[in-house]
Amino acid sequence: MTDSHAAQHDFDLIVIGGGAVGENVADFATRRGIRVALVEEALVGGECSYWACMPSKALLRSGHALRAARRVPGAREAITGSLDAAAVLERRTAFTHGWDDSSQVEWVRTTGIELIRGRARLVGRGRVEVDGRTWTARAVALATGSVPQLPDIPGLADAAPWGTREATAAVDVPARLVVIGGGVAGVELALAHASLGAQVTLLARGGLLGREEPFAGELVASALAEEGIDVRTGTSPTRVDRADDGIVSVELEDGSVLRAEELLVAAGRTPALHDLGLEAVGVDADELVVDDTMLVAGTDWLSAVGDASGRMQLTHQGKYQARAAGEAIAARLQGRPVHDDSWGQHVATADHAAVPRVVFSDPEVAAVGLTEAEAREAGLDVRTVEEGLGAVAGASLQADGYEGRAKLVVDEARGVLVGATFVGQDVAELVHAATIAIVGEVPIARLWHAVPAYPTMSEVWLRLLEAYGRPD
Ligand SMILES: Cc1cc2nc3c(=O)[nH]c(=O)nc-3n(C[C@H](O)[C@H](O)[C@H](O)COP(=O)(O)OP(=O)(O)OC[C@H]3O[C@@H](n4cnc5c(N)ncnc54)[C@H](O)[C@@H]3O)c2cc1C
Ligand SMILES: NC(=O)c1ccc[n+]([C@@H]2O[C@H](COP(=O)([O-])OP(=O)(O)OC[C@H]3O[C@@H](n4cnc5c(N)ncnc54)[C@H](O)[C@@H]3O)[C@@H](O)[C@H]2O)c1
Repeated sequence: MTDSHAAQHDFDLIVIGGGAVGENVADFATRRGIRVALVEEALVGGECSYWACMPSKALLRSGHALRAARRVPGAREAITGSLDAAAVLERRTAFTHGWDDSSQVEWVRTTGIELIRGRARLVGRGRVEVDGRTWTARAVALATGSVPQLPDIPGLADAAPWGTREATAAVDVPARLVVIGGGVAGVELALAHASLGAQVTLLARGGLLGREEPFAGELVASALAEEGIDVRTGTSPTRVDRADDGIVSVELEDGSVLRAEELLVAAGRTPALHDLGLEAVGVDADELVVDDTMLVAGTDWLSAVGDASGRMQLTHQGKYQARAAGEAIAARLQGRPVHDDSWGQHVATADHAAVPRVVFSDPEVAAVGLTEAEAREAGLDVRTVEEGLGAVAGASLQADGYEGRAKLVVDEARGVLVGATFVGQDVAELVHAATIAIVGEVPIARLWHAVPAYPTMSEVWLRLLEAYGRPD
């Protein structure tokens, strides 16, 4: 990146997209003393703050608390009513600050990052046009997020379906809701709306949560069914219509028809890379790939981070990439060495080995690294161990009749953990221990010395290690 000098440009770095990931690229680059502009066309804070992570978790939390109380005698008897949907929606709205980004804008201002409002487009190397004005920079980072996919189902596009934005920002709970998609968003939002009183049907063309260990989707499916959700796996809609009275009809492969006030599509997302002018800089939006410093292949000035990078679509992982990319961009611009060795300062190595994922359903699913199937597909010689969580003292105290399961995937050649999955109430906090074990490549023999406190749910680690056996 030696083409030009800082003074000839408006900025050193322009970050396109002011979601959680763009904010972090800008922040970490600014901390190194380079001049950064952040371009945002909508709300600073992006999808996660206003239409995804935060509102969906706020919608789910009250139902989790109520069910947890019902599972504990003494607390159960103190429950005098049902969930107050209006209060839950109000709490959700508080978490989105009423879809007002002034506090995030204030944060940008205090960091010294220049905020440019408007839609950005690349018009050449280091040239970014926003609403008719062209800004220049020595480097550009794309943090434009992702856009929802609409399955090609006859009638669907004309039936005004909800996307995840409408489901997380809902002002009323529909009486009946059909959800298309058995992935993370479909499962979480089906449960959220069912807890709030909707009669929900969840349609999944495979099983639920197909990217996780099979027992995760199975345990979640039976819990959702117990919660009154009509879970239909192995099915896809064949036609959708919305009648004049507003009711949506969803025809299934077997000819049956579901009717509902709303239909939510949660069928995956793709990187938001189109209409960005990538062709002007010789990059094919459909073929964009990044290296581990998040630099776009074939360029030395353009990075892509977060959902836009085409890697995983998770806020925490995008922010991790952003910390590395922000620092790497600054190092390049300042002529300092870029540490792009595995696990180095400027790379997102964990993307390949240790991505933590939590599905905030009830039971929760918390996993990191490879599933057994992924590990075998990668050619690893793995051994797995599985244990029920209900027999662990900490879990049995957490809830009467606690049901849950945990699994470790061990790479036998290296004697280290490569994957872990926990399913059960309140397991989300268990996964970070596994993340540390994977990233630190902690030998199984050493894990025997990591003593979980009694009586916590972490004692499941002990059960799993005992099942695996103590290496000689
Ligand atoms: C329902 C739902 C729930 C989720 N829950 C979780 C969760 O609990 N935990 C988790 O880790 N992840 C969750 N995710 C995923 C998470 O929301 C995304 O991974 C995260 O938002 C990606 O951040 P980002 O900054 O890359 O993109 P975004 O948050 O989408 O931000 C991109 C920003 O770029 C702006 N932009 C785009 N193009 C332009 C342009 N040309 N010019 C100017 N601005 C532009 C957009 O307006 C947007 O503000 C969830 C997703 C969904 C759909
Ligand atoms: N707790 C979290 O971290 C969280 C929560 C929600 C979303 N997210 C992220 O947001 C992204 C998007 O979530 P998502 O659930 O939409 O994506 P996903 O890829 O997890 O699931 C999409 C689901 O839709 C199904 N599908 C696709 N086309 C279909 C069709 N025609 N008919 C029926 N089913 C169809 C797929 O089989 C899959 O099960 C995910 O990558 C996820 O990482 C994360």
